[in-house]
Amino acid sequence: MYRPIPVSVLTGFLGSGKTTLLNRLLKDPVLSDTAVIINEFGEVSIDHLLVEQASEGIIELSDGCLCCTVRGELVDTLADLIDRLQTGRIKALKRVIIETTGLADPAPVLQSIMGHPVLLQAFRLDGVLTTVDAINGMATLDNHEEAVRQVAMADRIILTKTDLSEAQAELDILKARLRVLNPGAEILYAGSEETGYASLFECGLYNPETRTANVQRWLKAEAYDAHEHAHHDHVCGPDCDHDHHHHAHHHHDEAIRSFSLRHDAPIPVSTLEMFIDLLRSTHGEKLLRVKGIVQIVEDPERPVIIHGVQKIFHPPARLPEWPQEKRETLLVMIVKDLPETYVRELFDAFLGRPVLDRPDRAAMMDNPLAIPGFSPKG
Ligand SMILES: Nc1nc2c(ncn2[C@@H]2O[C@H](COP(=O)(O)OP(=O)(O)OP(=O)(O)O)[C@@H](O)[C@H]2O)c(=O)[nH]1
Repeated sequence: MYRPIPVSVLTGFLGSGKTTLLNRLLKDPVLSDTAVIINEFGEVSIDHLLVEQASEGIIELSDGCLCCTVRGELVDTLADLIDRLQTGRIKALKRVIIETTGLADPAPVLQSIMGHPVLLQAFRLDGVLTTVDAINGMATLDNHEEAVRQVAMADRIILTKTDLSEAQAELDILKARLRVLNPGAEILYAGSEETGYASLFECGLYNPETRTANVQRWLKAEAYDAHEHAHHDHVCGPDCDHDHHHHAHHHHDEAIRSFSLRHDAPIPVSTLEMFIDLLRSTHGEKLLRVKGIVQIVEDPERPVIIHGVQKIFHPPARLPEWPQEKRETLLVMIVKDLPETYVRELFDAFLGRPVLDRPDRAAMMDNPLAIPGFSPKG
């Protein structure tokens, strides 16, 4: 059976160690038959692995990987890769890694795959890997919104240059800050033996070996729950005297919120669609990452998987059965400039769960003051 090729997106701020990590990873034979797409201006710096420069910007690495540098559209490059595979011009690929530029917003890269019907047949999104520099990470997050977004969208955060950082306390503060920005992403150390294939790849929903979905690992909902209680605590703690200027410089972080939504009864498909469509159409840009598993009324035995980045949502997929005993709808969201209460109240309203002092869905839909049959627009 044909299986979509997993795609990992490697992002991280300028100089944060993406290429160094990639170089190390590509030495692992497990990663042979990988195509690396460098979405980059300037030179490709994985030079010591290069053996041959093939045509049209595709470079063959010594260990059988392919590498190409994208200067145009990523979608075209991926489509070209499919074409080369199908026409036998390149051998079968096991994996694609896209390394973004340090200043890139990962959202459009994810959307190139999720929102493209043809690419979706050939590729599946595995995960977003974000490198964070242990020495400069704090200042980078203070000063660059792109870096904050890269962390907020990650499935795995890889701390680099920890070998240069002597102060464990500083590292702990950085980790705490990353945890607040993204409670679900595992934090790993670039230099560690454990930060290899097994910890960085296959972080998507499906386990290709067992052909099962690991929803728990993918959603990490309990991390969001624990985090909700601690959300407003300043990550440095009350006695912190570090010289990174405290609250004033965490303003990029302040805009980011992460939380989970739960519901223990099946939801009609139309309600789910309306909720997602409304969020998407009114606040799409603010949805950095939305993942979820939903029990629907029409087919409660087969949960629906939701995965969205901003306005683009992956076409909803059905799992053949519930991966866990508890059949519960669970959505996790990382949003920017969107109040959590707004999303919660909207969800409650769509589900018909009345909230104190708020209009429930019935009140929104059947306004007692409305004149039947009368529409203000005529
Ligand atoms: N000591 C140490 N140096 C590192 C580590 N990771 C990266 N570096 C160094 O940091 C510099 C930048 O690393 P790169 O891997 O080029 O970073 P990058 O994110 O690919 O950089 P851009 O492509 O410019 O965004 C290089 O000089 C690396 O040798 C690390 O874990 N430890």
